[in-house]
Amino acid sequence: MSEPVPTTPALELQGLSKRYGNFTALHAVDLSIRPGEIFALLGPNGAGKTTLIGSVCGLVKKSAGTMRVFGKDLDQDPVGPRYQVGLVPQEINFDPFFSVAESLRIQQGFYGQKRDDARVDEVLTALNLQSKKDSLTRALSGGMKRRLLIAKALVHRPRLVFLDEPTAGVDVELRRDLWTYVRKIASEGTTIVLTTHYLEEAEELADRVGIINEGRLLMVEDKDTILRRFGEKRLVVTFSEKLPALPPAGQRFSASLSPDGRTLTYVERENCAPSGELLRSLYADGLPISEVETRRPRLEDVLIEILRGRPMQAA
Ligand SMILES: Nc1ncnc2c1ncn2[C@@H]1O[C@H](COP(=O)(O)OP(=O)(O)OP(=O)(O)O)[C@@H](O)[C@H]1O
Repeated sequence: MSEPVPTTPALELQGLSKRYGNFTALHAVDLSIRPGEIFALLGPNGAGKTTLIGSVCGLVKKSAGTMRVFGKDLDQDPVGPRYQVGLVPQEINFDPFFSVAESLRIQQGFYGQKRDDARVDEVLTALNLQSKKDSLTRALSGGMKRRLLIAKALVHRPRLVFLDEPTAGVDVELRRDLWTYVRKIASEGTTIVLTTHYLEEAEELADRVGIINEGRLLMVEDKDTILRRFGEKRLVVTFSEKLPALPPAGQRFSASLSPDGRTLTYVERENCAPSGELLRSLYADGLPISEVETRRPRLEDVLIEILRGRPMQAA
């Protein structure tokens, strides 16, 4: 069989650094984003996410390093490759005196494209804004403005899209619409880089996750791998009567009993016995079980652990 042909990364950063005066916001970041993937860049406030995105989009002047978009070095051609990029910024940035459709057509022109009303309609429909097509942008509600920001970032059919907290402060419906649309365009080959403080959003969408803190990229990993290796699955068993002590099965599995004797908790880490085995033993011992709850690993817990400095377990 022939070797797979190496694909050009959608985005490749090498040693990307940014200093604001004496403060270093990005410390020599190396990152490669695969074409067609949904990549979530996660980290606390001030970690450097917007600075990284701004550097690629030409809004922030990097201090050092190289950036390539689909193989093209942005130092050699700062304009051409950026036509392939779309950005949904955190802040609303459109002219309030244009209508929704006009502001999308202006965006097409800005990216050197011919007027394409069919594309404008397609994006407006996908983001549920069709009924506001002729409204002035200043007459939109906050959530609609956010929908328009997303439409603006996508109307020129970018191959690489940055979504910088796209659903901050928006309702559940838009969040769901956006997730559906993001999945659709990713399945058609668009590369997505997402930052979000809603870790549920990253959990839902991302193929891979990068964790950044204080300007340093701490980890890049497949989402499923990170959840499996880092996350904890928990079994919580509630008893209808108080237990005087941790039952023998609980002891064998190193579970813990709450001080009131009514709740047993088992943390199932990788390579530990499955929680189902413990549950079977508890039933077999005839314990008065009234409720059983399992909690799957969450990205939120993983992020907290990594930011606290817990090393990742070996595969
Ligand atoms: N123009 C600027 N001048 C000075 N410092 C800046 C400037 N822009 C950003 N910073 C600093 O750089 C650091 C990274 O900021 P950045 O906005 O990239 O973080 P972020 O990860 O996007 O945070 P958030 O999740 O809050 O949006 C912060 O400490 C911020 O105060």
